[in-house]
Amino acid sequence: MKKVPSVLTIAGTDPTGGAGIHADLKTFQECTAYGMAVVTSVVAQNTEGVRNYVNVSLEMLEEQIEAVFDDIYPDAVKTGMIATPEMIEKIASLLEKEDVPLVVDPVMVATSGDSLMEKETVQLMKERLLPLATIATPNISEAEILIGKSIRSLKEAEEAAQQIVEETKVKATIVKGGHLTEEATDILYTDGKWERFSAPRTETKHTHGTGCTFSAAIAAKLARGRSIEEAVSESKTFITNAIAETLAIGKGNGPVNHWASRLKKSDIVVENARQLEG
Ligand SMILES: Nc1ncnc2c1ncn2[C@@H]1O[C@H](COP(=O)(O)OP(=O)(O)O)[C@@H](O)[C@H]1O
Ligand SMILES: Cc1ncc(COP(=O)(O)O)c(N)n1
Repeated sequence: MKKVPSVLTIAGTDPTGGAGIHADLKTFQECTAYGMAVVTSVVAQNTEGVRNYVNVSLEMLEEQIEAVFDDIYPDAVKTGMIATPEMIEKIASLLEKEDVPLVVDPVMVATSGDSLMEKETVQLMKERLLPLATIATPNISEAEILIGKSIRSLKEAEEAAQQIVEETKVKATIVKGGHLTEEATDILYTDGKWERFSAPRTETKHTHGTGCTFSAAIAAKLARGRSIEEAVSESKTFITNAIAETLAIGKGNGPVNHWASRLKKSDIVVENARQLEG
């Protein structure tokens, strides 16, 4: 019998369903992978912002992760919101015993600007979690915090991606270009070379959960056996469609449309603008 690819997210919640484990599970489903979820923090948030959160205990975090691995061994794992250094240490100590592709989305601040991580967590993420990971997916402000420098151009974003790989030993890093250019351009660095992934930018305020969705798609694609470059390229198309085909719901920054790729199969061609040899 053919094995079903399964993928696990270890992340926080969003009761309005646009970000966190909810966005991840919707994305896994759309990418035809069996989705599983371990909750790190229960977050009271909506499209307007984060109101409060509580972290699950370290014991409960461990028991959830063990319950998954003892039963359905995932083909890929992604991490999202991890609020404290102790939670990073617990997750790293469990995942370092496993052999599984790992996507680390270094969630620090929500789209609304609210912080989802204690300051001291960053250092431990660099020291303990990123060395175990296949790919890190910081946006510009997360990359700036990881390297301790500001990023004002695509060239600097390239340098940042390389620095994160070299400093932390993560296999690959994609720095999401944010608003550096007219197009939505992301920079991947792996195996000593850069690759740019560009797609048309949609003018919209409805970008709640874009980072969660993009990293979840990469994890699902890795679970399905894609290479890092293939996973990123296909996920870029997925997120571009999900943002373009807006749902326009919620009073604030609304969620993306996770089923958009079903409607728009290959309407949008993601252009690999160029490849730089390192
Ligand atoms: N308005 C937009 N239109 C098209 N693509 C976008 C838009 N905003 C973000 N993206 C893309 O969505 C993905 C996830 O981005 P996100 O994590 O929100 O980072 P950023 O802070 O760079 O927007 C990236 O591939 C990014 O380039
Ligand atoms: C639980 C949780 N995790 C992550 C985000 C960030 O969301 P975004 O993808 O918009 O950066 C969020 N708002 N809530």
